[in-house]
Amino acid sequence: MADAGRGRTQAVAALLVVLAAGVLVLLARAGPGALSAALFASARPLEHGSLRRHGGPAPLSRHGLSLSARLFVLSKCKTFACLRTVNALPAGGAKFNFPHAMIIGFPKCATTSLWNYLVLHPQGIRSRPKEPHYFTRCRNESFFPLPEGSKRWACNSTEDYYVRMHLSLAVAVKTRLQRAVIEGSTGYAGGHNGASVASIAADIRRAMPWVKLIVAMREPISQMISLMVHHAEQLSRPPEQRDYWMVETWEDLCLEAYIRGNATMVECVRGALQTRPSYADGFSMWLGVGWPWEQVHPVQYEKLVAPDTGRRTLDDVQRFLGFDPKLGAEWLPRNNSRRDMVNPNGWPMRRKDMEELIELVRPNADRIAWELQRRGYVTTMDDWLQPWREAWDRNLATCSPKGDCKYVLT
Ligand SMILES: Nc1ncnc2c1ncn2[C@@H]1O[C@H](COP(=O)(O)OS(=O)(=O)O)[C@@H](OP(=O)(O)O)[C@H]1O
Repeated sequence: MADAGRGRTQAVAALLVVLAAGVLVLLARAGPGALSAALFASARPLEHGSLRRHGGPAPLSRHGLSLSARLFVLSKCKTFACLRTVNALPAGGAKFNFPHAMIIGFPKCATTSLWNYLVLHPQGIRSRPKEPHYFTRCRNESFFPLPEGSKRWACNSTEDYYVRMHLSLAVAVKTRLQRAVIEGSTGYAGGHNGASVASIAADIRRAMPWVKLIVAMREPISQMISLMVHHAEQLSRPPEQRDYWMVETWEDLCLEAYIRGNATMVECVRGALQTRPSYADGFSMWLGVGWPWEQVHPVQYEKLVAPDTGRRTLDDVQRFLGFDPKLGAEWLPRNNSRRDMVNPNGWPMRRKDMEELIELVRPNADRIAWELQRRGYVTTMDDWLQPWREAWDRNLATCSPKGDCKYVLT
């Protein structure tokens, strides 16, 4: 008898869940306002700006109905509007929002290794691919003039495809939001192919304002040499054999000359450092369009990859995401490495060129350190600047009396 009674109760509960979910879907289609007004007027929606710095969304209700309803509506989502509706529902035991986080940049700062580390974590889920670049390719096609003959970066994804496929929606639902989807389009933090940082930052904020943002930064000259080497590698291939993301910009004209032996790496790096937004520009732009600093986590590449500080840096990232650091792997992998293939002993350059590059990046390095200190990410500016200053001093110390030096990347 007791079993029969329990069975009846479960059947009624299941029926209620289906009915409630059906109503939710109908209301979700009518718009987020209708949904929250009709069903959850008394429940406090997740406040995107007030997500706790070291946790996921606070569970607002332990009631299984909330989670089932949330998952049901999420499983039907094809648009950002629908995701916003889902994220305004009571969490009901969901540990993570959908999607949960993005590594937005900067390129060449071990983002592939970090992304792999996080998506291989028992609480992580990979986007497919690591860098969907939806918000640069599909929403910010600017009319920035490109060199003659170069093709534009085609948008190959619909909103539906991005939400469901690139963001691995079905996997997230299957894990009952106990695991977190992380994507890693590293062109977002600093803009890409004419898509401005401000427009990317504003677009993502409009679409998914709850997302947590990870921003990795590396000593700027090393980062830019690493990036130019990668682009030069692409440009040395016939166009049809280049990776999908490689669309030529003005910057690449210098690299083409470099490949032909008509320009130096220093010239190309100098040009790119002068024209690309600095870390400080990018960072301020993201905060400037309204991203609350609690949702932004800066990571210094040099601290991430160093044996003595790496573990602590990884733990901080995991805590920021609401991951359990005890479940994370011991070490960061080393992916996407090229430094041992091209000039492993350092890039030859004249002392005056090295000094000029350092003086070019120093004010921006100071600015980002000041910004990070001001917002409480680091205790003092020196905490942030020390590894970069050490790299500059180390490289200047390689110069011979005749002024021939080597720049070894961090
Ligand atoms: N664990 C570890 N230790 C030391 N260095 C590491 C590690 N993981 C990645 N890297 C270096 O990071 C560079 C690649 O960065 P990204 O993956 O962000 O590049 S990309 O923008 O996604 O193409 C690339 O730098 P370069 O080799 O100088 O090009 C990698 O060597």
